[in-house]
Formats: sequence, structure tokens, C-alpha cells
Amino acid sequence: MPKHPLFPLTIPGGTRQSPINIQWRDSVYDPFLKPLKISYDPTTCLHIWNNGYSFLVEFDDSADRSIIVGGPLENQYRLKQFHFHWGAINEWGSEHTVDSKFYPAELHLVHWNAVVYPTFEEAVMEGNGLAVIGVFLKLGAHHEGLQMLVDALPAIKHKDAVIEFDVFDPSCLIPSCPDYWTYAGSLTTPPLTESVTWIIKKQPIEVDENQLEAFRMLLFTSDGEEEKRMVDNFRPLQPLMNRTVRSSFQ
Ligand SMILES: NS(=O)(=O)c1ccc(C(=O)NCc2cccc(O)c2)cc1
Ligand SMILES: [Zn+2]
Repeated sequence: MPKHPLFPLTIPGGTRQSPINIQWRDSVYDPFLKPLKISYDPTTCLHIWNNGYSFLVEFDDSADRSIIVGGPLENQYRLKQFHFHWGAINEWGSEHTVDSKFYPAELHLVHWNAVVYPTFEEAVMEGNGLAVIGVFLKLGAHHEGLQMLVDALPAIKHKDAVIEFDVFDPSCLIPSCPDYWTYAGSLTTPPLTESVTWIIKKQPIEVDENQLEAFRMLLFTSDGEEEKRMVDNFRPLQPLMNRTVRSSFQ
């Protein structure tokens, strides 16, 4: 397990921190969980940038144009951005694990509750403020939809680099299988606020070695600084404490 110089191991008084290990046999099937409904408008895509921790694709969230609803959610939530976490090698890289197994990478699609809260900044501070869909990436076939992102990475190699990204439909990165686990958690980077309803897809998507290597050529550092490869940008597993992971499937 690589060291994690980037952020605190524990948050004082935290009772619902993320990520966690999902022990399949301890998850509880909930027949009242609805299917998750995803409707993204590809033209709400704005830009792709390197924020010095991951690379993210941001969306115009000024209206209800790219939203998710259903699943464990009481309201509909607006897509704000998606980003990834990955390792230096294929043995680890995901934030969540399933039966203590790491995947080489994990996608997070970040949504906020614009029905109840006026801004993302306020939603981030509330228990039902955010909904993040987690998708595991596993080594396998070439992923056509991901390749569009991979082709843009050389242009955002350094921290704070940004390029325009006009049209992209992130639903191409979400597996067709509807099965998911869900639990109450937190942001996995500071401010680590306990505001996230996590929806973790059971089925991974397949990407090939070249695509994972492209993630690893990004840098944590700005242009002109001593180069530090952007790898192992995942938080250590956090205690489950008094939480149950529910599954949408039996
Ligand atoms: N890895 S994660 O999906 O848990 C995650 C998602 C979003 C964010 C995020 O938006 N951070 C920026 C932020 C946080 C709080 C208030 C802000 O204004 C911005 C951080 C981690
Ligand atoms: Zn994340």
C-alpha cells in the first residue's frame, strides 16, 4: 500500500467517511430501491482540466439539463463534474474495494441537490447534498468512449492546465448493468464533508493498458516545477462504523 502524503488519514468525529470496503455478503438487498435514472445532455460539457489532484470534466450545472433521479435518491441531482482515481500500477488505484479487492481505477460522477440547495457550495455541507456515482475500471478491452478523454490528456499534463471540451456524454462510461450498492459517506478529499450518497455500480467498465498508462503520464506539478507523476491519488479505506451498505440486487 503506497503512503498517502496528500491528506489526513482521519477526520475528527467523522462517522460516515469514504471510501470503504464493500463486503458483498454483508450488503443488504433493499427491494424498495428504485432503478437509477440517468439523463445527461452532452452539450452541457464545458472543459477538461488538471486540478493538481486528478483530471476532471466539468459541466454547466446552471439548469436541470444533466441530471440523475431515482435509485436511493429523494430528489433529482445535477451533474457538476466527473474525475478519476488511479494507481501507479494495476494492482491498486480504486478508492472503494469489493471484498477487499482493488481495481486499477475508479470514476466518480459528482452531482448535487439543486432542488433543496441554491448552490453546490451549500449542498457540499449537507447530509443529502451530493450524490456520487462510482464506476470501477478494470484492465481489459479498449474503451472507445474513454479514448476521447485520453486523447485530451497530453494537453493538460500540468496542474491548472485546461482545455475546452465541447460535447461529451458521460453515460458512455456507465455500465449497462443496473445493479449498484449504496451507502451514506463523504467526499474523499478535503474538506471530507459527510454529504455524499454513494451509488457504486457493481459492474466495472473495461479499459486497456495504454488508456490506464495515459492517466499515469499526468503530473501533480505545475509547468516548470520538478515533475511528480500523478498516480496513487486515492484515499485510504475508512471504517464502516455504524453503516449498512444496501444493494439494489439480490
Ligand atoms: N472524490 S469525491 O467524489 O468524493 C469528491 C467530489 C467532489 C469534490 C469537490 O467538489 N471538491 C471541491 C469543493 C469541495 C467543497 C466546497 C467547494 O466549494 C469545492 C471532492 C471530492
Ligand atoms: Zn473522487
